[in-house]
Amino acid sequence: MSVTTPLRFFNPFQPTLNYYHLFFSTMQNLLILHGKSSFETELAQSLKTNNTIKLPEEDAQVSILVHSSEQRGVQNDAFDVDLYMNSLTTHRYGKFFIYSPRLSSTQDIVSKNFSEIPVGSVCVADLQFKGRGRSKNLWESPKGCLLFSFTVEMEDGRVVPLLQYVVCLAMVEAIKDVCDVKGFAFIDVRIKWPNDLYLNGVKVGGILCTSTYRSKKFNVSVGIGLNVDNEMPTTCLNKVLSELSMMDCKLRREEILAAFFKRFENFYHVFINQGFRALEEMYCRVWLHSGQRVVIQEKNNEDESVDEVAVTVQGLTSSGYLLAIDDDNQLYELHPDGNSFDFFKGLMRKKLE
Ligand SMILES: O=C(O)CCCC[C@@H]1SC[C@@H]2NC(=O)N[C@@H]21
Repeated sequence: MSVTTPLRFFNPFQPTLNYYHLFFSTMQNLLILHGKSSFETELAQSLKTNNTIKLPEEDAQVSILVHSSEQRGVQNDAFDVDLYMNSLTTHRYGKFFIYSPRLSSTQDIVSKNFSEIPVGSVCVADLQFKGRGRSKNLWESPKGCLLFSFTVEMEDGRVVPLLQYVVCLAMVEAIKDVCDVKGFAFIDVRIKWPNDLYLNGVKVGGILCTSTYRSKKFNVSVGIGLNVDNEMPTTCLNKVLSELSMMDCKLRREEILAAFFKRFENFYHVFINQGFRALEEMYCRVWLHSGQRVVIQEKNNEDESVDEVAVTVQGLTSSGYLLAIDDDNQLYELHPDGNSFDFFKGLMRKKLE
């Protein structure tokens, strides 16, 4: 259960205290509001003044403050908000920014405050202690990962399930963009349907979309966890990059996030105006499944035996499921059975006309 807790405000500029000592020693328990433009900065100030931001119970100790240019100096591995803001070039997404060094879950922060913050607002944390994964799993959220959630408002419920594909695509393209701009080697991040990001056969990122329906709109909170710089226990973007390069090159979370919003804003516009079909070819170019053979297990109702049927993945259907064809050219829509952790392990097929 989550409850709304009253906020405590913290003034890091109290004259009797050493600013840096106070600021950094309490840094862990802060939630800092930032704006790209004066509109968002004024909003941040008013949210703080009016005690509007709601915190999950687990974050009751967190104090809220509004970013000011005097707060200089980024601690060790903390997210560099100035670098992010200077890299951000969007019109809407990512401009209202909430940052915390340590939080329960960015997803809970944006979901709880959906109506108070502008569409496209983002919350980033360096660490989460109650990160949420799909299917109620806990999402490990250690140092070095890009952990963020942002808000999207949608009108047409039929296309809400497709949003996760737009998000995956935007992240894959954003990583490529940053590599291109910096002259880094190409790292081949791919989409594992429906919403995982894989690099060299290992999951490096996951996407979670949660939504509520209010005032004829779908309030969608999109959460992404991407392992940029933590080699444990498997791999991360920077490990693979370093294996491919002679020089010392590292992707920064701040630059990936700014590039992500640039891509997302553009793809989302296409998606809403032309439909997912307009992005599908691009999506299928970076997913892992074109031509993949999938074996479907079907129970025979008469004798309870299990038949295995092989089909080949072709793309996506209009409702966003896998489109597959069998050896007799019959088309099918493949649905996950909802029980298996790996979507490809528990697929069911539905004949298409
Ligand atoms: O299960 C998955 O693969 C999706 C995981 C999504 C994790 C991210 S991390 C940032 C955001 N905050 C959360 O609590 N979850 C999402």
